[in-house]
Amino acid sequence: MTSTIGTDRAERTGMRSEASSASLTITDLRKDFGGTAAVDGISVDVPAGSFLVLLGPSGCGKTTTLRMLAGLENPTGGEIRFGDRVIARGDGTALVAPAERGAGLVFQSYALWPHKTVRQNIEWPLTVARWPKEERRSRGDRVLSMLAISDLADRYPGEISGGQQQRVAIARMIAPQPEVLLFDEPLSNLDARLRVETRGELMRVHRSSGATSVYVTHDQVEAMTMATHIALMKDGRIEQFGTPRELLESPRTAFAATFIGTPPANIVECRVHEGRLRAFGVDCGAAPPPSGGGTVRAMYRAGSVGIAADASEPGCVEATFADQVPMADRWVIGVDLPDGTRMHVSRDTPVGLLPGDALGVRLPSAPDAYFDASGELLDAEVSG
Ligand SMILES: Nc1ncnc2c1ncn2[C@@H]1O[C@H](COP(=O)(O)OP(=O)(O)OP(=O)(O)O)[C@@H](O)[C@H]1O
Repeated sequence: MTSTIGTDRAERTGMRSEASSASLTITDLRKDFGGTAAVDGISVDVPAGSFLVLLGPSGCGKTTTLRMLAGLENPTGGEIRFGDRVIARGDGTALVAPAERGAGLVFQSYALWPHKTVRQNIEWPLTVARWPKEERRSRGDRVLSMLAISDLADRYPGEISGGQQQRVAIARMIAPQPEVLLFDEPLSNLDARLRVETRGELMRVHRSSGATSVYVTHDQVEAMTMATHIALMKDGRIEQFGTPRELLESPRTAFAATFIGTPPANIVECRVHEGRLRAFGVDCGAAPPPSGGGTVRAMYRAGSVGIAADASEPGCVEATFADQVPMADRWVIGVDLPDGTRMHVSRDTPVGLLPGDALGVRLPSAPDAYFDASGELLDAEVSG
């Protein structure tokens, strides 16, 4: 009886049983606000069950993209598909209402009903969808237990902590068994420890629900730890799309290289002179072809760069010590180059210097990668 009702409802609303989910295909999606493109033609295709992170700096179009998936904004161009269902088209030939999409959304503000208990909040979307009382109750029990908040069921939102409120918001989102879970910076109001804990919980929810998740954040650590796929965005476009590992190991642009990684890679602007790269009076290796002139951006990973106590050592760039941070069993040393660029150097031991002290930065005989003046990867072989 229950499963028949569930199946009927699933067919009507696009909701599903706990085990199924939909792939997500976004094709040339656009959103203009008053002639300005907030989202400027993005395309992404991920299989069912993926955890897609939309990552990028403030204003790059992440939230607008998520709002189009949720149905809170209509696209001005392109298409969105959940599985083989067209959810929205920019030309207006298809537009599925938000409640019919089979998508659940969690914002950074939890927006719980203050006058309803935790259980009533969680069961609310099921009441709206006219689930029978008994089914609502058993689904409520199930998600309360999934999020480990069963003992809070009879409390009001004002009687529980911020982290617990966030779990209630997540429980409420997954209660109607959406095929697609949409998260807009859901952890940004939590303190550092709770963020890590709730991150783990979110991953468990994602896996056990089997849904496809889309998660917006500007925090690359969050993206690297949670994503199966990352769409790194900048100025309304996708700068690079791939697995966390691909973005980390093979950045396609200088922006990607400096946005991803702990610490991220360093970029040094080099002049091309007689087939060689030079920066701050130091030779930085052979210039990649075509090496007629102009500038090349050389990428150095933090572990590729060394530090010399004597700033005047031949081949060293004179720099200024800024700070040092322990990271796992290494130290990340921050140094400022003569043009003010902050560089990160990773090494086994800390340095005995004070901020503002002089030191030398020893670059390897060749960079780890090159980018052209506009930041695009030069696929030339790196040589010293
Ligand atoms: N309703 C709106 N009307 C006009 N412009 C808007 C509207 N919503 C967003 N924008 C603009 O679109 C661009 C993208 O905004 P969006 O909120 O999608 O960025 P974001 O990457 O999510 O940023 P953040 O991380 O700060 O939330 C911004 O320049 C923003 O000012």
